[in-house]
Amino acid sequence: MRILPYAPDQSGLAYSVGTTLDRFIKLKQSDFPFASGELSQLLRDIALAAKIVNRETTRAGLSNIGGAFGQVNVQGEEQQKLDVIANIRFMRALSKGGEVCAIVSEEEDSVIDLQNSSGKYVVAIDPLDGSSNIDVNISIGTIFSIYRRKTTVGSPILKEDIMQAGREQVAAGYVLYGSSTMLVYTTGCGVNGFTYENSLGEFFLSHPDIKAPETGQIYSVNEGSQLEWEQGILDYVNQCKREKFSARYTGSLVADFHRNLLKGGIYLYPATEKNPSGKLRLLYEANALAYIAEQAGAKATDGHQRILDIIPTSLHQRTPLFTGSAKMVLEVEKFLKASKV
Ligand SMILES: O=P(O)(O)OC[C@H]1O[C@](O)(COP(=O)(O)O)[C@@H](O)[C@@H]1O
Ligand SMILES: [Mg+2]
Ligand SMILES: [Mg+2]
Repeated sequence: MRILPYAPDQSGLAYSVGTTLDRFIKLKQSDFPFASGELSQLLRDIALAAKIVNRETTRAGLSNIGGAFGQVNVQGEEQQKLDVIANIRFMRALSKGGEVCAIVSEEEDSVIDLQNSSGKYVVAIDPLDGSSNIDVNISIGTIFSIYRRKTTVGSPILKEDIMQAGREQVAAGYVLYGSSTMLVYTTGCGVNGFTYENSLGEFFLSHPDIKAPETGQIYSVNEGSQLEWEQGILDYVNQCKREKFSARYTGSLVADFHRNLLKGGIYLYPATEKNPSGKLRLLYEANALAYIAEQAGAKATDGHQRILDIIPTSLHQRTPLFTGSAKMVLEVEKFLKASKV
């Protein structure tokens, strides 16, 4: 019999690259002395649904799940088949798991009350982000926010359980279905990224303790709406050009956010005439990414205030979003302020 000495790697982390998501969740749970395992199980449920959606995305071109579904969602956007499939898959995993009492989804007009008398958590989810890229094989994603309900478990779901500010999140994350599939999340103790190993069907820790560079040379904005931007945004983007920054915009928020989180950069979706409050949705897009950004040392604002401090007033409300490297976000705020003087 050969004995292998237990040799944790030199990183000093209790877990090293290659640790499975399951094991990582278990290890991290010990960070929370009063943890009961429910949040851990909820994260596992989300990872399971992500694996199923990953399978669907990788074969979208081969099967008839590409293309439009033929219905319009509450946002007035044409739903893609994969929007609907991803929504069903996450709804099922979240309702079957038993930890969730209510769900807010981009693809559902109203709150889904799961009538689950023991569910502690509320989940807000964008089941498929970057829908316009589904049929053209560009990276797409899923975005999720998790809150603890405010009212007593078992009692009726009230507005205060749903309309919580982003700073109340207990966990948030995204899945990126790209050249590789990744799950990146935080529970308030840093940000970690896991890469999916198809043949083993497991997520493995690949990006421990992600820290965003303080600044960068990449800006991500849809320049097609430039004529509708306010002066401050125009001035900021022109400065990026003067400094010869690279323009990188995929049309998938998760993909642009992820690149900029790792490489340094900024994603901008300002208010425009077409979207006077911006395009991105506060509850299931901006809040989750803002929590991750801040946990990685980056920032997220609507141009004037921290996204995480915005008190929601409606389920599908939109917000301008500027998120990425801290110094770049502060710069945008400075330009917006200066343009108002
Ligand atoms: O086409 P536009 O106006 O640039 O908008 C692109 C943005 O809209 C989104 O597609 C909105 O998300 P959904 O695809 O989930 O609706 C973002 O992923 C992306 O950054
Ligand atoms: Mg989206
Ligand atoms: Mg979506």
